[in-house]
Amino acid sequence: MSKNPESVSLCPLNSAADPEPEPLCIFGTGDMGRSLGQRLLQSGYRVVFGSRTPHSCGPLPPGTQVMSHSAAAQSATLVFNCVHREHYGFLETLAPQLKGKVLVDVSNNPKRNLYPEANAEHLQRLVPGAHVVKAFNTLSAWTLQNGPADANRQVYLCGNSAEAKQAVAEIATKLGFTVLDRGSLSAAGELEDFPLQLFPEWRLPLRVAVGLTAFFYLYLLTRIVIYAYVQKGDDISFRLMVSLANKVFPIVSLIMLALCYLPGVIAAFLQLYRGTKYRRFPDWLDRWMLCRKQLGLLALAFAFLHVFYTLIIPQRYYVRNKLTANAISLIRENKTSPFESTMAWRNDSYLALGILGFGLFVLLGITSLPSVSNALSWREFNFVQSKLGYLTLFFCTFHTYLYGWNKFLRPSSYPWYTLPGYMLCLIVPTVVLVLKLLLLVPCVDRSLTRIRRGWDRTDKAEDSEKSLLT
Ligand SMILES: NC(=O)C1=CN([C@@H]2O[C@H](COP(=O)(O)OP(=O)(O)OC[C@H]3O[C@@H](n4cnc5c(N)ncnc54)[C@H](OP(=O)(O)O)[C@@H]3O)[C@@H](O)[C@H]2O)C=CC1
Ligand SMILES: [Cu+2]
Repeated sequence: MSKNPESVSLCPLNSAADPEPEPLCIFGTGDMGRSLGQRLLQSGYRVVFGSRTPHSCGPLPPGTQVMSHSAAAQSATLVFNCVHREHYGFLETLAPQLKGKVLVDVSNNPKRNLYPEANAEHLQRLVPGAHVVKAFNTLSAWTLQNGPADANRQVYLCGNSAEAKQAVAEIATKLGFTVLDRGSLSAAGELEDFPLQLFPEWRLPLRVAVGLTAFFYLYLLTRIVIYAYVQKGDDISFRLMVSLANKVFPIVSLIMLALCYLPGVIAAFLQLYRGTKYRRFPDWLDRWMLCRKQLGLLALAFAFLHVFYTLIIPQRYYVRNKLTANAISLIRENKTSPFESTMAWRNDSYLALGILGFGLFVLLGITSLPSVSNALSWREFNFVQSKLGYLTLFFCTFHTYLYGWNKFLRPSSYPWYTLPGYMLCLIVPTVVLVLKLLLLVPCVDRSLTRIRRGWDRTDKAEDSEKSLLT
């Protein structure tokens, strides 16, 4: 019984049209096979398992049948192959039963480049008469059992037969997944690599974060703790835990936030320099632009650490001890602590800017969540991520400038080779803000708008084409 996939009746049991619709077949009664079977059953499909040992394959979801591979293949027009690639050999002998049927390959490999060709292409070669579709391999057996969760809602599929893909897509949709068609079976290798990727778009931002953290921690350790020990013999190693950490976190956060906006301004200047937007950016800039969201989210994580570490300052033994000692010494010397209005302004201002910057930063983080950004129009998203983003950078940068303002004015208070960390961290954000200001100069802004709207193409034919379109 070999039918064309387009004639397949794959509707679930509860569809009134057919009281006894054709079952779906699953080869393999392992974790994936069982989970898929259970999910299909819950969605109203009839399920038949094909197994090497139909009489002793352990408990299966109630309501399913189990039989030999060949009998199971005969009873269905769509077969899920939930067997590891090493065992595909038995399918060759089933070629007559699988002819003209849809064969879904769900397999993955433990490593990349293990085989010269993708599993699904290998399967197609073994059973040339079947319509192989690669699908469901990016889901775990666990996800199938528990139903689609927010981030795990997508089923990628590819295959050479449009009808076969359509049949699989219908099933995936009924199971509650969104289907993403990745084209012909030659894309199978790419789909099989998906589950092996470990946060690919986070790799560069994470390296930047670790590199900056290590550099600034070592730098401040040398400048503050080791320097104090060598110069004055003071042991202030306790500062490693909170003081140093609470210098490194804001520094890394600010630099990473600036690095998130720097590629955008570089791209704008490149377009201005080239006078066109129709030329590709260099690869390094493309890669950098693509990981801006991750840079921003890591910067936000460091900002959170800075906030928590700052909130515990009053509870620190070192701080309480210093305050008490100071008060006692003033009493002993019969002195009062004069109120400095400038100091109060500085203190309040940098705290206020810090709070405003952090508040906007959290807003940026929230709007980068897919569920929130999907609810925004492109213009709204752009307004938050670009305009409010630069405002956040501005607040955070000036929070840092105000924090060290009296030291900026007295460079003699530190030797040149031990610049405070906050001075080093201000270089990148200041550059970004100055470049952004330059881009806002009216004539520069006008030129950039012309380039971005594609008006730089002076070709007459194109101009007339454009005037027809607008
Ligand atoms: N587990 C998971 O979360 C996921 C698994 N996958 C893919 O699904 C496939 C199955 O994985 P999983 O269920 O975890 O593996 P299991 O080892 O749990 O199950 C594999 C099944 O294959 C059958 N089998 C084993 N050896 C042979 C053989 N020599 N010839 C024929 N059939 C054999 C067995 O069924 P029987 O004894 O009934 O014949 C066995 O239960 C793999 O390709 C995997 O990459 C994909 C995504 C997620
Ligand atoms: Cu701060």
